[in-house]
Amino acid sequence: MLTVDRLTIRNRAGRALVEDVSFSVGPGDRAGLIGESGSGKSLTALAVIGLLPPGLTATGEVRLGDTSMIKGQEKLRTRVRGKVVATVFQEPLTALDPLMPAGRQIAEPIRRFRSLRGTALRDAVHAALDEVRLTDTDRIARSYPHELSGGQRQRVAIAMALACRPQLLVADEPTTALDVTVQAEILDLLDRLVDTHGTALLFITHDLPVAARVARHTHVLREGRIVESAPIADLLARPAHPYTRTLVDSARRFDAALGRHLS
Ligand SMILES: Nc1ncnc2c1ncn2[C@@H]1O[C@H](COP(=O)(O)OP(=O)(O)OP(=O)(O)O)[C@@H](O)[C@H]1O
Repeated sequence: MLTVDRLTIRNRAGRALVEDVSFSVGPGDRAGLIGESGSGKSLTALAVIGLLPPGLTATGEVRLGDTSMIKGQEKLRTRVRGKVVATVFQEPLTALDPLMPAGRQIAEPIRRFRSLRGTALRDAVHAALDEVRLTDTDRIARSYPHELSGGQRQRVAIAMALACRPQLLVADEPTTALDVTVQAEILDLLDRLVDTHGTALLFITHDLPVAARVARHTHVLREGRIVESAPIADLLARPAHPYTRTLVDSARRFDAALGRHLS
């Protein structure tokens, strides 16, 4: 469904920020993209949805179904966004309009892509809020983003992303800005929702234990290049690249520190 083939992204000076990156995600797959800050994760995500920042150029190919997200017409790419691929980012406030109540924001893509109106639209908005385990859906639907907690905002952003039943969800550090208990709830929620709807997932994070919760086949990105690709269980058990080993070792040290206090 998603094919990224030799993707290279350069800045104005011609420096490669992402270099020769190839991977694919099939229907219902859950791919992980893991790497430290500045390794090119977000630029790869933006290239996948065909929204690279100005001044950056991409070569290679990104295809979502039949549509080229790099070379295709903008009109075709717009049609794909929301309907075929949807996104959840680290900071839900970037996805949400501060001046619009949450309910209206969820209604917008549903109206556009599912052509619902009136009571059917209202019911679909409430069903979307229910699905992300937000209770008191009337109040939440009427609330502006600043009236919601960080966790509630991310649930609204997930509801918006999934309301049109996209085939692929790109989640770029969706839990990084949340505290750990909320983080675990949101990961469980994503896990359940993509399972229920058979949505494919491209899950991007700097955090190996977080990737281990939801991703399957995982690619390790370092300085813009993929240095290792393997099922997450293999990466954890037998990291082949020295950088992956560093990631695994530091996650284990963290675990061991917890273990010392718990034993
Ligand atoms: N709009 C831009 N113009 C020029 N360079 C950019 C732009 N956006 C990102 N970069 C550079 O590209 C590289 C990769 O950035 P990217 O945001 O993809 O990293 P990341 O792995 O997502 O990191 P983080 O987790 O901190 O967001 C970095 O060196 C960054 O400085």
